[in-house]
Amino acid sequence: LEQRAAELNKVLTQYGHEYYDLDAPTVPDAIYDQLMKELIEIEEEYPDLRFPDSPTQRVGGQTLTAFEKVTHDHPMLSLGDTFSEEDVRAFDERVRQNIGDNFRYVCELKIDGLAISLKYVDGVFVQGATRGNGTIGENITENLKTVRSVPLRLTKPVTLEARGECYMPKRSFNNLNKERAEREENLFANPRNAAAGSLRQLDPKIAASRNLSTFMYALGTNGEEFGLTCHSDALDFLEELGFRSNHERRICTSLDEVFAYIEEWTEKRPTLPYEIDGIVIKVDDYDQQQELGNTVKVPRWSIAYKFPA
Ligand SMILES: COc1nc2nc(N)nc(N)c2nc1C
Repeated sequence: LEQRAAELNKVLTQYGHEYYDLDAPTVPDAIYDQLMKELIEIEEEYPDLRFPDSPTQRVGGQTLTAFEKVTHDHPMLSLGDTFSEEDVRAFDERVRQNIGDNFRYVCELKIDGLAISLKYVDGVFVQGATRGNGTIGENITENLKTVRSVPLRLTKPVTLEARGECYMPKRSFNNLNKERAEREENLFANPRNAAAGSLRQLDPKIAASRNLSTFMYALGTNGEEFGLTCHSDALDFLEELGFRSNHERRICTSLDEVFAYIEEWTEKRPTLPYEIDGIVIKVDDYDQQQELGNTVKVPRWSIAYKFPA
């Protein structure tokens, strides 16, 4: 039976990957559902056969009565906002006054979702949480287990915290609101609210049905324990471990390149399959981030440029 469970685990993970990640299923849904049902039954009867990375975790477990609170090891800061070119120039000026001219930025798309924290012990997903007030968030592990792009097990048995954004792709948002309109239910105003609403459901099966995704953009620490020296290396490291991180990021060594990036994505924004509400500009080197430091709420080494509403 243990062998059967391991075999089902393997084949369902493969089928799931083909269906959800490659959009190219090789077996009909009925077969997939029947095999999943068999594995759920085995795990129900023999709980010690339920491995942490079992594909059954993706369908959502029991409904919770409430979300527990979790205190973040390191505060989850938000971002200072800027709305104009001169605001960005002023930010750049402050950076130069502080650390001189020898630095580079990383520019990224500002994903319009919900900030999340994902914790792993020896490579296994153990806790997912919302930002909450930055210090205390809600434990939404069961819901985040149903989000396909959240790895249940990393490619390396490392212990770390990853931070990023959970979002609902535009297509899923439109389909969800179409279904709700047919059922004469109230519609979600935008994908961000839909993602937040989905993750706040106590029944994980609802989150499982909402086709949420993630882009991870930071480690909880400065990655020293992994020999990382800058933010862009951390993004590559996160991808090696199995996280999704956004590929549109760009190293910028001058403000002109930053403005060119902002210009480019102001134009291309409607073509993206997910919502962004701005661009995030970050000093790349960790030592320089440390030098610049943080205020109580926001980093001094990063700023968000928000698109005009
Ligand atoms: C350093 O803090 C942050 N970095 C970010 N990066 C991207 N790309 N998108 C975000 N939404 C974001 N949000 C925060 C708080």
